[in-house]
Amino acid sequence: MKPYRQRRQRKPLTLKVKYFDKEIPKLEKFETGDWVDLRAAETIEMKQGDFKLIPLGVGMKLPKGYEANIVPRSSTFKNFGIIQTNHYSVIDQSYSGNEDQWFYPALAIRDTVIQKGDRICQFRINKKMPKVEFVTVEKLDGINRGGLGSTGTK
Ligand SMILES: O=c1ccn([C@H]2C[C@H](O)[C@@H](COP(=O)(O)OP(=O)(O)OP(=O)(O)O)O2)c(=O)[nH]1
Repeated sequence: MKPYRQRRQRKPLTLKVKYFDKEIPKLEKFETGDWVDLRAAETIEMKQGDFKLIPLGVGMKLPKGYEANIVPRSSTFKNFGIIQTNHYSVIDQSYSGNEDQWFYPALAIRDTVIQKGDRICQFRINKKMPKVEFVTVEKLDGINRGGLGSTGTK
């Protein structure tokens, strides 16, 4: 019998990646669970208050039943002065056409320059929400919580 560690190893999920730019480094072949950094595929100059969809140079066919989610790196605001305007990106499984490049929606809080190849955000895949059914009811039978902040701050 195989040692325990080997028995537990599962076949990795396959993510098909199209690179829209030849100069951007390719993703590592295998990732073992950490969020994966993504890079700006263009040099972007922004003035304070500018909004820009920054191309990330990749498009992917995700495994069936999965979506991808993008958030900033912790250092992104410190390094570049940009905020992700949708806060948490949802990349649908259907976003997999040949021109469906991922982008990062950014608002500049100060004048800034992001160089092509800079790692500005990170992504992971997540299981899609299961199929749900909405049923209209007259009453909810939980206990009222008493409004936002009702548990105090300490
Ligand atoms: O930060 C993001 C958010 C979305 N997308 C892509 C993938 C996603 O599947 C598609 C549509 O995103 P979403 O459904 O959030 O946009 P929408 O404003 O609801 O537009 P749509 O009518 O295209 O659904 O855009 C990105 O590349 N980056």
